[in-house]
Amino acid sequence: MNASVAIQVLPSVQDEEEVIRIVDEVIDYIKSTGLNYYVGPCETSIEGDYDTLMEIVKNCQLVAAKAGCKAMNTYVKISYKAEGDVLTIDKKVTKHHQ
Ligand SMILES: Cc1ncc(C[n+]2csc(CCO)c2C)c(N)n1
Repeated sequence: MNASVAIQVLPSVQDEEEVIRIVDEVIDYIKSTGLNYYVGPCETSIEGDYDTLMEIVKNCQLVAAKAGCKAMNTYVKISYKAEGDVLTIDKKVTKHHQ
């Protein structure tokens, strides 16, 4: 696992329910990739191979657009390790769960 990303899609729409609907579509897409992911209140984290993750990041905008979102801003954070593995999502968050 040489990379993980955190992706926050912010649809440029007024209605909160519409934001939720579009983000749900993006999360459903992320789920469909079969990679391990973690949904948080502000962003979704995914872990996997770097090239695969970059493709997924690219597709998230296309999925939102297909769901009817004409404009959005997306913020992406990347953890990458050239040799060896990045810390897993599990190792980073599980011990903090209440
Ligand atoms: C990719 C991505 N994942 C999570 C959020 C945060 N978020 C915004 S609305 C909502 C509820 C969806 O049912 C969640 C979890 C985001 N903005 N973009």
